[in-house]
Parts: sequence; C-alpha cells; structure tokens
Amino acid sequence: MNRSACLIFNPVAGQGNSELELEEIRAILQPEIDLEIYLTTEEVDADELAHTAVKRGVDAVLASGGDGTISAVAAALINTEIPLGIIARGTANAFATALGIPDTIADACRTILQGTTRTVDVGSCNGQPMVLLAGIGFEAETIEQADREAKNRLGIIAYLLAGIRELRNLQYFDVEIETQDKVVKTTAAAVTVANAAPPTSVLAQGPAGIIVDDGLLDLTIVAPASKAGAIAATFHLFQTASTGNPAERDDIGYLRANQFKIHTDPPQKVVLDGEIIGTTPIEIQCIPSGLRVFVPLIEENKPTEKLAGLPNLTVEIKNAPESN
Ligand SMILES: Nc1ncnc2c1ncn2[C@@H]1O[C@H](COP(=O)(O)OP(=O)(O)OP(=O)(O)O)[C@@H](O)[C@H]1O
Repeated sequence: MNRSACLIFNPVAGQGNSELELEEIRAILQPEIDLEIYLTTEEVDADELAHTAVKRGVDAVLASGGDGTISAVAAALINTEIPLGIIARGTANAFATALGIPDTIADACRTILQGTTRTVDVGSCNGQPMVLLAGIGFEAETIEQADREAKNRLGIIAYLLAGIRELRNLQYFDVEIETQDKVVKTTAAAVTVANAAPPTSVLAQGPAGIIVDDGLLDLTIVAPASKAGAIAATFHLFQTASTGNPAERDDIGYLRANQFKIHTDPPQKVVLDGEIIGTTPIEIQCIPSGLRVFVPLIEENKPTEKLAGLPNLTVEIKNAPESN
C-alpha cells in the first residue's frame, strides 16, 4: 500500500507559475504517495488546513509555499510525531535553507520520497510557535518595509533594500535579557533569538553556527555606534555565517540558553518567523525535539582538497604502499 500525505499548497507564493509547479509536484509524488491536495485561500490559511489534517490523522503533511506557509504548517505539527515535508517556493526560503533541504521542487520531492526524517527543536514566543527566529528592532522594521508588491518585483532584493533603508534611521533601545542564570542589560539596535537561521538571516549570526537540535536558542545583540558601524557589523555577521567563526566585534554580543525573557525601553516591534506579532516584552522557550522533518539522506560532504585547474599542475603520490 502507498504512503499517504496531505499537501498544503499556497498558489500565490513566490514568483513562479504555481499551476506548473503543482503539476511537477504531482508528477513526482503521486506515483508513490496517495496525495490529498489542499490549496490555501485568502479565507482558509495554511494554519487551519494543517490543524484539520492533524485532527483527521495523516501519515505526513507536506507544505509548499513561502516561509509563512511552511512555518504555519510546522507549527500545527509540533509535538505530534507527524513528519513535515518541505517544498519551498517562496522568496527567502529560510526554513528549507536552515535545515539543508533542497529548494528546487524536484529535489525537495525526492527528499520526501526517500523518507528519512530528523527531529529538530522549535520554540515558543509569547505562547506562539517559533520555528526559525524572533527579531526585535532592526529586523522587524525591515520585514515591515518589504511589502508584497516589492517582493513580487524584486524577490529577496526587496528585503535587502528595506534593510538598507532602515540603516538610515537606526534606532537604539535599552534591553534587559534574563536567562535562568543571568540578567544582561545593554543598549542595542537589534536583538535576535534563533532556533534555526539560514546565513541570510544576518542579524542572528553572532555565534558560529546555530544548532537546530541542541535544546537551546541562540541570542545575538547588535549595537553599532553609527551607521558606518552598522554596515561594518552587518558585513562581519555575514562573514561569521560564511566562515563559521563567531563574531568578534565589540558591538556584537551573543549568548545561548534554553529560555529568554526580554524587556526593552521603549517597547520594540517583534517579528516572529517573518510576521510582525506585536511589541516587546517577550518570553521565548525552546521546545526540544518538537518537530519531525523529512531531510536529505546524505549530508553534503564538503571536499577537503581542490587542486584541479591550477596552472602547470602535477601531483605526485608519495610513499605508495608496496604491493606484495
Ligand atoms: N489563495 C491565496 N490568495 C491570496 N493570498 C493567499 C492565498 N493563500 C495564501 N495567501 C497568503 O499568503 C501568505 C503566505 O505567503 P507565503 O509565506 O507562503 O509566500 P511568500 O509571501 O511568497 O513567501 P516569502 O515570505 O518567502 O516571500 C499569507 O499571508 C496568506 O494569507
């Protein structure tokens, strides 16, 4: 008997032709999976469809859309043991990138067909599910400024442009961060708490690598003294993400804990998994191993050597073992 799954598909996500994209998904999955397909509408969102699927009892739920759709479906699956399949078709595809899930439709479908799953942490922010991260300050303002129309026209550049616009009027705030064993007070322009974050979520990149199944959350504080400092700090965080070395600048701090209580003065907007949810204060807890996700079978092996292409290259193998 075939496996069965419920596919929740947002027909207006991303910049592609959604009819063709749905056709492609069907062509790959339907021969092997009994697929029930539900399209999100303006009235019936991914959250409602996913909760209905969980109540009905399904073997797996597949989410196809932008991060909004995928986070909403993931949230409904927390602590259910029902695995989540991700077919990312959005602008940023932060969730797929953070978990190393391919972002082409064909490879994402193959990942689901292979059937390997991994358990990852999730979070809870003021009682709402958090899959990726919560941003206070700069990040929230940037999301608010990257509107739908601009995202359609420009894709991920819309976020970068909004970020650059935001840098012009950098706002500072006093922040108090409480963990189980300490209280940290400082002045900041951005505070980000991440459960998982792709390298493009620059403001989350204080520590070198955010581990999605360690039972802990990573908090990054960015406190540049000037606009030039903000650009330098952002660039440094970008490097942190790409080199795997933790941030070293004085205007960047980071700490790891299983829960945070954060107060700011004045209150700041909070963005949770890409949506503005209100203002500070916030309380965030990690929910260890709260979500099961289909992931690629083999971790990508990074090559340890690359010589091909060098000019006048010769390679001599020394001390070859003698054959008897
Ligand atoms: N059929 C529909 N018509 C109009 N809006 C819809 C429909 N289905 C879902 N939506 C809206 O789409 C939004 C979620 O979009 P999603 O995050 O999946 O894609 P996206 O915005 O293209 O992705 P990204 O955030 O990466 O840009 C929700 O606000 C939801 O209300």
